[in-house]
Amino acid sequence: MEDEGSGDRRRAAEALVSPPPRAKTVTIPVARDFIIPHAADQCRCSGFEVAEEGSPTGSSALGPASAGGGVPCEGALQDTPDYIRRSAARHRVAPLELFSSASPPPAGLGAADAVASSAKCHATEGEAVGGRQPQETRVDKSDCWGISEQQYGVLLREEEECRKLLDDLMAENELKTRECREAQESLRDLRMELMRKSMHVGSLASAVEGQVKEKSRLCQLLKALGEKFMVLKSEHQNLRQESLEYRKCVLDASQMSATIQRYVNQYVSLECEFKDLKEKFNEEAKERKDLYNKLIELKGNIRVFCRCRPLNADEIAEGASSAIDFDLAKDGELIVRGHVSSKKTYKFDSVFSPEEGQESVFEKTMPYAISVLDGFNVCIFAYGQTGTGKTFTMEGIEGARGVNYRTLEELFRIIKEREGTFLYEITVSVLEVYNEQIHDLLMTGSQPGATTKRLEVRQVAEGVHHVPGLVEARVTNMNEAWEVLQTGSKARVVGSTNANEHSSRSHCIHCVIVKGENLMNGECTKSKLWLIDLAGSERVAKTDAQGERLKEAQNINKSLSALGDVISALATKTSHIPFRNSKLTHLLQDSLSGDSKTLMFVQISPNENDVGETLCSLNFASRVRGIELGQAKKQVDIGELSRYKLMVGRAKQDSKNKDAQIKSMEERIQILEAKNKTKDLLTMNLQEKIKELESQLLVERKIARQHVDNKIAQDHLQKQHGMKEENSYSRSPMAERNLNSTAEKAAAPKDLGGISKQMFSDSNTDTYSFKQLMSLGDEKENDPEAAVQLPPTTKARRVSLCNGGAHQRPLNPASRRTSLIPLPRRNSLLPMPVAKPAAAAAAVLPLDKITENLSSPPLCSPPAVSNDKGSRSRRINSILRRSLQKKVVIRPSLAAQAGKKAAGAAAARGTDSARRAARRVPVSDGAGGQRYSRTGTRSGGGATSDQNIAAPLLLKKPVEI
Ligand SMILES: Nc1ncnc2c1ncn2[C@@H]1O[C@H](COP(=O)(O)OP(=O)(O)OP(=O)(O)O)[C@@H](O)[C@H]1O
Repeated sequence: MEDEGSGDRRRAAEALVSPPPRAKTVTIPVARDFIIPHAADQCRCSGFEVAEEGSPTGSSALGPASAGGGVPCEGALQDTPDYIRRSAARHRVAPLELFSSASPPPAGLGAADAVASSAKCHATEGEAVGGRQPQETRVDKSDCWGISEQQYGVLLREEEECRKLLDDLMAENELKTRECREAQESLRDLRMELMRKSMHVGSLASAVEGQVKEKSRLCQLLKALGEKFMVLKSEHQNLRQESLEYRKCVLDASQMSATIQRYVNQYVSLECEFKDLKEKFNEEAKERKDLYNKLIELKGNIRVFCRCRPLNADEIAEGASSAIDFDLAKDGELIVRGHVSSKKTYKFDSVFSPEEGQESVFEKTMPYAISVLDGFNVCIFAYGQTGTGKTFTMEGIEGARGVNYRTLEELFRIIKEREGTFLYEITVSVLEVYNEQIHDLLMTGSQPGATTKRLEVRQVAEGVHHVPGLVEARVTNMNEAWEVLQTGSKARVVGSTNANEHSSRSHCIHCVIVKGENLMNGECTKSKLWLIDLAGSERVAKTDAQGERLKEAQNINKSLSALGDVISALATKTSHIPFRNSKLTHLLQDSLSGDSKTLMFVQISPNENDVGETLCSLNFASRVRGIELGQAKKQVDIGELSRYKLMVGRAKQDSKNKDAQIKSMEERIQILEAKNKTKDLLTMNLQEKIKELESQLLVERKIARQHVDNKIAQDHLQKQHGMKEENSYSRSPMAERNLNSTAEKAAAPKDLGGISKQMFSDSNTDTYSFKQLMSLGDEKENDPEAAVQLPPTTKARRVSLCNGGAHQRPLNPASRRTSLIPLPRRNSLLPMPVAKPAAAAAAVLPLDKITENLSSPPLCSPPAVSNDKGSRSRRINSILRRSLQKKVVIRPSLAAQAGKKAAGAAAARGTDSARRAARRVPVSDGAGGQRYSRTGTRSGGGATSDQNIAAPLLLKKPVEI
């Protein structure tokens, strides 16, 4: 609609600017019923000029529509419903506009008013047309007059035509007016309707407006929701993304957890491994430490423990810091931060930080206590600058006892533990070295600082120094021991210095002597335990000591420097060690020169202001640690040792004497044994000889019998021919005997045994020794006459030997010499070529049978011998005697065998003495067998059965053999 309006206005403006090709004047009758303003507007807009000239028809001149190019107004008027529709449509489109711009004519306003307003309007338009007309005329006049005239004619025709047209139009106008009226009415209705509709539309519009508002609100809401949705969507998207990521993360996490689990497992296994390794390491470290300790022990080094005290309240108040670095230090190491950012590291056997208490210090000191009870000398001393805690370490304080107390406690604990296997005796001495003088602190009446009896160090034995006159208090339990130590400590000289309120002004020495006896093996030991709290070294200028304190400090420093000299000499292994330069070193000589286990506590201060003194102490301690004393020795108690030595000496002497006796006896035994051996040999020879002789005798007997038979035969023949040679034969007394008598056969050996027994066992009777017999035999053998010189008793016995005393016939040389058996020659002892069975048979023949046989002459004797009858009988007698003698000789050999048997039995028993006793059996004098053994055992009581058997067989005078 607006476009349409603006198009109309544009066309109207064009019509004004560009004049029509020719001027046209239209006269419209004035008389008109009414003018429809819209229609007029329409006409004007369409480029038609309406000229009201007051004509009744009210005709108006309208330009051709074609000329203006617009829609002819005429058509528009004719198409009223279309116009109304358009108008209605316009109103419908903008009903509110309609109401505002085209307000309905007020009620009561008639058609006349409408016409009037219309006329007014036309008048305005006329003026406008009139205004342009003179301008057009001026153009016509000046330019083309001729043309105007032609045009005028044309115009007149046109006027004519227009009049006609106007008439038509008037008629039509009337018609239209009617229609207009009708249309007005309908328009009114329509207006009413429109109004209603408008109202309805208004309500609808307000409703719509509400709806629109609602809609816009909803739209906004929707938009907001949309935005929210978008936000949520994006959030959702994000969350989804996140969830995906989380899922991925969860996956990763599970993977990671698996990895972690794996790592955890690995960690656990590694931890186990680590634990094992740690344990192994600890074991190795322990072993290494033990080995190191053993090495040190073997070397006999002085062990050094370093202890640092904590900063005291004053030092903390002054803001002093620690110069010792314990954090970086390894086990047994100590780092001192110097003044100039330099660090110095020291190594000791143990280092105790300020936090470590008395227990941990003693834990490492304890093995020394056990060493004392094992019989080793032990020396524990504390060294260091004044106020660094020497007394604290050694003595301690109430509630934190030091090494002294704990060591004694441990000693008594172990003593109790070893009760039954060891016996201990403990004595305690307390002394001090004050101003180079030794004082006994247990001396009655000794007060701190009071002058007591001066003591000196004396060497009592090689490597043993002692202080004679020192009180040694015997203690049996810890309470007593502690009481004694306390008594001594109380008597010690203590003074106040700038460095320490209770500074020790003397070297305090506790000496614990432990005498031990091993009840199992009787070993006795006497060991010493020195517990020494040295006085502290101090810089006199620093402590500002004066008077007595200065003197004390000088003496302390002097003795400590003497100790330093000794340490240096020991470290450099100098031949001369200046132990005697001070009382302290003199006292410590035993502990510092070997035979002892020595432990030194070097006490230091953590204060950075004391770093100079600390370094001095540490350097000193390092030198001490390097000293090798050699392995400590067990201290065997000398008193007991000498007693034992004496006993051993006596025992040795006794055993020497006994050995000498034994030796001499053994020599005698050896001699006797040698003699026995020779006798045995002789006996064997004789036995062999007897055998030979017996066999020879048998042969000779046979020969003799044969000879006798021959003789008998000869006698018989000679009887017949005259007994010429009857007296030439004399029968041997022995031949008279009945050789076949069995009773005699049996009695003969018995008698022989009885005789021999009687002969050798009867100590009161005068008997012949074997030698005599032998010599006799020999004599008789060599000198048959000697037999005559034998005493009658001997003869009688000899006879009894031959015939058992049954036939005692006086022996005379003649009868002997008339024996049929010839005496054997010397060489006849050699084995004879006789038949062995015969010889064997002869060997078993009894002695009486031999004599019997002797009566018969040998059957085939050698002619040289057999012819000499007297010598033959002598020979037989001699053989018989020797045979008897041999029998006798056999007895001692039997006794010797019995002795040997006893020796064998003794050897089997494995006892030397018994063997000796057994060996001595044959050599005893036979008088009851009294001297058989060295242990004094007599055969009568405790001798063995062999000895008992052998004893009666012994010769009374074996030595004479
Ligand atoms: N490890 C420690 N822990 C706690 N306090 C300590 C320790 N060491 C020493 N002290 C304290 O330091 C002070 C000095 O110690 P102590 O008297 O033992 O020194 P000292 O070396 O014996 O001195 P001096 O040589 O002058 O006799 C004491 O009060 C003691 O209690």
